[in-house]
Amino acid sequence: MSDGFSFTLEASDGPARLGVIETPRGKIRTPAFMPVGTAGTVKAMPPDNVRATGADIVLGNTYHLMLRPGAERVAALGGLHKFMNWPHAILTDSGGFQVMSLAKLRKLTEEGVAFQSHIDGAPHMLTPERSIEIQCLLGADIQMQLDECPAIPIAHGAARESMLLSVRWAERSRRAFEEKAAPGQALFGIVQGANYDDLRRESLARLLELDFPGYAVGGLAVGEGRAEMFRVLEIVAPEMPAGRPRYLMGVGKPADIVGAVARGMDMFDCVAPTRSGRHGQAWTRRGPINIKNAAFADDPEPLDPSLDCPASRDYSKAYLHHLFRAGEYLGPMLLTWHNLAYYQALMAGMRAAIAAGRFGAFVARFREETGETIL
Ligand SMILES: CNc1nc2cc(C(=O)NN)ccc2[nH]1
Repeated sequence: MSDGFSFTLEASDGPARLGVIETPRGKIRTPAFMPVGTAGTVKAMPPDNVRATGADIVLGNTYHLMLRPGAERVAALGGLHKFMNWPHAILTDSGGFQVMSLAKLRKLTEEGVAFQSHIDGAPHMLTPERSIEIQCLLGADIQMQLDECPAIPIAHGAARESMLLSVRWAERSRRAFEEKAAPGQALFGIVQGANYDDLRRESLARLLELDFPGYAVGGLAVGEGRAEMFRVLEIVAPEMPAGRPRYLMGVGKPADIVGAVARGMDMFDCVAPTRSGRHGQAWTRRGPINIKNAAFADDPEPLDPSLDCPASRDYSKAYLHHLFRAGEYLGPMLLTWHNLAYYQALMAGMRAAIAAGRFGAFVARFREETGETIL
């Protein structure tokens, strides 16, 4: 137990792992799915409902929160947990990925990334040190180093330069974290290297020398496709320390997560359940459906009565279809709620299967029910 943050590997079933992360703000059961709470809210969800779906931890985006309402303002108001009324664990990303995908006029140098806010054009500079300062002002229990997540395809030489920059930023992030962090907070390193096996191995080896309490695999789910993502995981995961949590950033759809758990990953975050829910997509045991489809106009059945979630159990598909056709706010709210409950039930099912040594049977049933082949 290192001052309030610890990880315990409880069981394995092949590469799949069952574990618990202890933080000062509670336990995180792994494999874990982290709902994305971008601007200090899991969109359309009151935090008590997020908790009731089974979430132990949510993700906050540093890029969004630093621009609005501002990290210093959140700190002055008691920190992000108090601000968003979420007393459980929070992981914040470094902001790097979103600066590159959302900000205007970005200039990347050894120092960091200079950019203009996509909201009001104001100039900002994100360095490893400033990112840690922001994450500490927010009060995040798990923080991420600033890194560069290169777009693919990328040549080997450029990918190595990018990966080495991220390693240098890992060192700077770690030093800043040691100065600023509170007891019990943890900083994770991020493995980069695009889809080059040698660069992925070199990135991990260099990060292991810095000895982080957890390691993320970044730079995936950026268009490489599921098979290539799994191939990179098969290279990297077996070389990651068994006694530290492994976080696959930005992943994913249910089949991505099941396949990544089967390859040794522990933590996940993705906007899929919340964003797709707002647009009418509901994830079910038999795969996704779009509730706006006319086929559901007269369907009296709920989305999934076996889920202990009002949105999944207490409303007919016909009613949900009507809400979306009528543009009613309740539609996106209920589908978001259901999707998060489905995702948490998927995670709970995998945890139970690994505990019982039945993960292979879980995967086989998931394939059968959803028709997903590549896992
Ligand atoms: C949706 N795909 C996706 N890939 C991601 C990669 C990163 C990353 O490498 N951060 N350092 C972060 C978020 C991501 N989301």
